[in-house]
Amino acid sequence: MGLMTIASNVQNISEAIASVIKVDVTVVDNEYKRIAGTGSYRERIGEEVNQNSVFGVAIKKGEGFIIENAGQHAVCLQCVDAKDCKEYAEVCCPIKVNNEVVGVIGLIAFEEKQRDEILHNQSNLIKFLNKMADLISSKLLEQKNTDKIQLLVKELEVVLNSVDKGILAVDDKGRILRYNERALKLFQTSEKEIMHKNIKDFIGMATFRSLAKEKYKIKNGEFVYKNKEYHLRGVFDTNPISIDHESFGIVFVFSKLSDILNTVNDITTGTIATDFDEIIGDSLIFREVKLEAKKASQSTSTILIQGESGTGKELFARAIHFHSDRVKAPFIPINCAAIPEQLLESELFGYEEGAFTGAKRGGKAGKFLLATGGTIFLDEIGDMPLHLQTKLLRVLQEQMIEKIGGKELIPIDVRVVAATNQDLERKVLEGEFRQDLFYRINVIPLQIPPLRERKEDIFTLVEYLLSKCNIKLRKHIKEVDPQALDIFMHYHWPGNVRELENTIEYAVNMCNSSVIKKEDLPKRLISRDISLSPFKQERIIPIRDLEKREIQKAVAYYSNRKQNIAEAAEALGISRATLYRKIKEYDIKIVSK
Ligand SMILES: Nc1ncnc2c1ncn2[C@@H]1O[C@H](COP(=O)(O)OP(=O)(O)OP(=O)(O)O)[C@@H](O)[C@H]1O
Repeated sequence: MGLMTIASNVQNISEAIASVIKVDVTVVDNEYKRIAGTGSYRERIGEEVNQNSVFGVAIKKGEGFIIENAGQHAVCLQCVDAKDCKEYAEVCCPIKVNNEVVGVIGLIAFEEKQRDEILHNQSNLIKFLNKMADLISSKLLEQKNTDKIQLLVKELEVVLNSVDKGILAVDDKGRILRYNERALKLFQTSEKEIMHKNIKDFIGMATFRSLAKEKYKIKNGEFVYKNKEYHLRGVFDTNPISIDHESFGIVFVFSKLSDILNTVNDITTGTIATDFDEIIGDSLIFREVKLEAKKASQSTSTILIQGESGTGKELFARAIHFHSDRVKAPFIPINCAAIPEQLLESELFGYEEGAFTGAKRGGKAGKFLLATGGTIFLDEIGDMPLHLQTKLLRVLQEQMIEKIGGKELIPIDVRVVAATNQDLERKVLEGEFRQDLFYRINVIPLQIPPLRERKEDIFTLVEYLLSKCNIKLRKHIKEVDPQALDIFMHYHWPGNVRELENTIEYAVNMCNSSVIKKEDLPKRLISRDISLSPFKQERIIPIRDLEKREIQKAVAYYSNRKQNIAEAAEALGISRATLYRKIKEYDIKIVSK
């Protein structure tokens, strides 16, 4: 960057000097171009100066000169223009920035009187000229710094607008200082409008006040922004802008809740998307359940999956979600039995900041909110404490949740799939599970049959699980021999597919050849006692309970058909009149869709 960039400043300075000391002034830059001049030099601004002239030599050497008798000085003798030179005398001085010569400033006498003036005041003029050279170089530095700041501002703007989050910088009164494009989009506002707003308009007065307590540092603070019809729910982080412990304001970084949820979804469930094809089993009974589940995936009604432990209830829940039009939103599983009772409520519904001692700053979004637009899988629902059952029932009825310590009801859009390996109807009878909640979640019942009731599936399952295990353990076992398969067929599989999966893994570890044999199997499978008493651990179900359950199943299954009762009666093999009588007798609710 050269003197040319501040040419008009340099011209002003030159004219000021000329008017005071009554001699002409000219300035040449380090590319030998005249960039300023007074008197006869004014017309010559822009011309190229001879590199062998006094000014040329001053630039090259970085030294000043005093020419008392123009034409006789050693430098003049080298100059090709010397014979036409009209100058009587001159004083020139280099202009330096950080020791680099950026030009030269000179005073020129064109008459005797001016020459006397220069020679008379020689030392004062040189001092004065040096000061003027410093003034010009500081102007140039100033310009350089201004350009640097402008570049920095531009770079900052580009950086801010490349960030995928809304950013607002505010002063300590909350007035907006800076924003990025994403913030305008997020809050659906314009450049003009946002500069008249205050951060309190976005996060609320109370939150802004509490920031001072937190020393302007908050992580994942929650906010709800409402402007006419527009509602935005999200979280924000803050960072103070401070220099030497003095605060100049705060930077807010905003994210939309649904964007965060999508990221959570991509990370947590994206990799374990489950397809119905991954649920292995060709038996008639199993094919029917898969068909029911596929149909159920297209609806938004609540599903209750019942089946013994290890039958694949979670697998079904996942497949239902990933087969539904909610596939792009999260699948959020929560095991109601694995979470301590006191924590389950906050895990499900979240809490507001300060709701209880130890509550996280900024509060917490519960699983229901995290599942927005997607599916929540309430595993082991039979273990949910009664007081939470009441709250869950309200949530399902009103489609709203209220956080612990919260004042507002938040609308939710979540599909509920529940599962249990307990006999929920029995729990209802025993008063351990709310009947109304049971009906509410049992809109579409799915009963996953235990493995011992579909033994023909063992062949395909063994093949599938063996190849899965070979990949996991880097083995190449080809098959299970007939004798070992026979043992599988006679075992009662209390742990269902999970137990079969573990058995295969055990055998693959033990096997020394390419075929799994009887000796490779766990001892418990070979023990005759257990294998000969397949139903030893099964509970006997009263006929009335069985009948009620099958009627409920049939009524729910055909609930979205026009001829629902007629079709349910036909499937059950009883007349419509008998079905009506039984529905009344067992107090079964008919929900038509
Ligand atoms: N039909 C199936 N095809 C392939 N794998 C299956 C099948 N059923 C279950 N599995 C596998 O068995 C294991 C247990 O399945 P899952 O966790 O879905 O069972 P669950 O019924 O939810 O069990 P629990 O009641 O104990 O929670 C998983 O590794 C699952 O992949």
